[in-house]
Amino acid sequence: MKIVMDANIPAAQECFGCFGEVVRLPGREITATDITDADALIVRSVTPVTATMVSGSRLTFVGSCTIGTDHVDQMALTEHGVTFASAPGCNAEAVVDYVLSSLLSLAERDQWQLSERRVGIVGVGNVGGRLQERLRAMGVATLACDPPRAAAEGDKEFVDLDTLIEQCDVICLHTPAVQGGKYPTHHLLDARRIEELKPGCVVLNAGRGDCIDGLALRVRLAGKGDITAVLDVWEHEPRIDVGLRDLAAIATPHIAGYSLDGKLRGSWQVHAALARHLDRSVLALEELLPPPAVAELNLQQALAPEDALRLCARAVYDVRRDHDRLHWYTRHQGIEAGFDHCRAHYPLRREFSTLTVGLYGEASQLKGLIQAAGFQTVAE
Ligand SMILES: NC(=O)C1=CN([C@@H]2O[C@H](COP(=O)(O)OP(=O)(O)OC[C@H]3O[C@@H](n4cnc5c(N)ncnc54)[C@H](O)[C@@H]3O)[C@@H](O)[C@H]2O)C=CC1
Ligand SMILES: O=C(O)C(=O)[C@H](O)COP(=O)(O)O
Repeated sequence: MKIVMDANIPAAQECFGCFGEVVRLPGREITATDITDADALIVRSVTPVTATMVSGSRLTFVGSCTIGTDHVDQMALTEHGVTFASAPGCNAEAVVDYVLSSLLSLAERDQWQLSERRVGIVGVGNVGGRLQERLRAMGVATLACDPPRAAAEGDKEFVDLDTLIEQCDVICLHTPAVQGGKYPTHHLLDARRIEELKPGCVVLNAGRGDCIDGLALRVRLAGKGDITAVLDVWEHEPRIDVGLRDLAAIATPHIAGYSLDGKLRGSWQVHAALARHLDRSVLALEELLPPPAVAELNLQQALAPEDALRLCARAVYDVRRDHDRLHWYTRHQGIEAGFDHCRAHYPLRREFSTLTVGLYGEASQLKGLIQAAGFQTVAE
């Protein structure tokens, strides 16, 4: 069989070479012509899979090694009898690491404590749900907004978006791109809501770019300048708004989920789905994951709890490097090429859970907090 794939999918040969011939192409450039004689198409979020593409092909399987599926016309796939699989939750832990790394960095820069802030989470699925779990375990107050879940499960655990905006100091968006329907997410934070954000508020978007009205956000940041933005996703990627890039305290090129662990899990989940589709055996995920370069960190002295957290977080992942890379590459290579360069040549990054923190002496009292943030611990 012939399998056409996005060249940015790791472990392509290990996960898909066992099924047939693998042809790797730049994701943004895959067209209908490239797949006319393909049996399977494996993409990431940058390849729109449309009815036109599918109708002229002999595809029987389409996979997306991502959580988001807004780039795939699933109705068209069903109509043409094509099996579809995505990778739900594959990089959810990486996105939570991104959020914690960002908030801990801003707290240090602006001299506040995460434990004293209330964090509002919009979209409480795989990503938002795990973020809420980790924050709660760390003792951070949270509020959750998820109207589809509230409708299905009752609204006891949820508030509406306007209440969340009124009551939270940090607002994290983890919503999918949904156009129309009962719960659309296009410009969920529109000009009115952006105007209503409390002074001092941090707004973080690691869902999809068009969940925020970027122009209205730029106006608030450039005008009153009394809020802080962390943006991983953007309207019109890779042609992002340079003004917004410069005003965001942390600006990154849609890499919140780019841990090696998350990407390999994505490849593996789609490998497993294709294996089932072809009635073949499934590889063990453990065979794909290498041991981490930094596996251990020992703490002995008494440290302020959030200083200890920052130390552990930065031993694994420091979001400020991604911010610097985006600025450097978009300045030197142009916006679109620079944005995509950072993504295609992303440094190897592991998840918090790959670090074992040894806690000795006075540091042993930090065990609960360090564990809650997602690290492994050993203590005296
Ligand atoms: N920046 C990045 O690198 C990444 C971004 N993502 C994005 O994050 C999104 C969320 O990921 P998961 O949590 O895994 O998806 P999920 O499908 O598990 O959860 C999404 C949640 O959003 C809720 N939701 C839908 N419409 C809503 C609305 N109008 N208001 C509030 N909540 C709403 C749903 O009910 C659901 O609980 C993905 O769809 C993807 O677009 C995912 C992974 C990496
Ligand atoms: O999983 C998702 O959904 C994401 O947003 C991806 O992590 C983004 O990665 P690409 O598919 O854009 O490489």
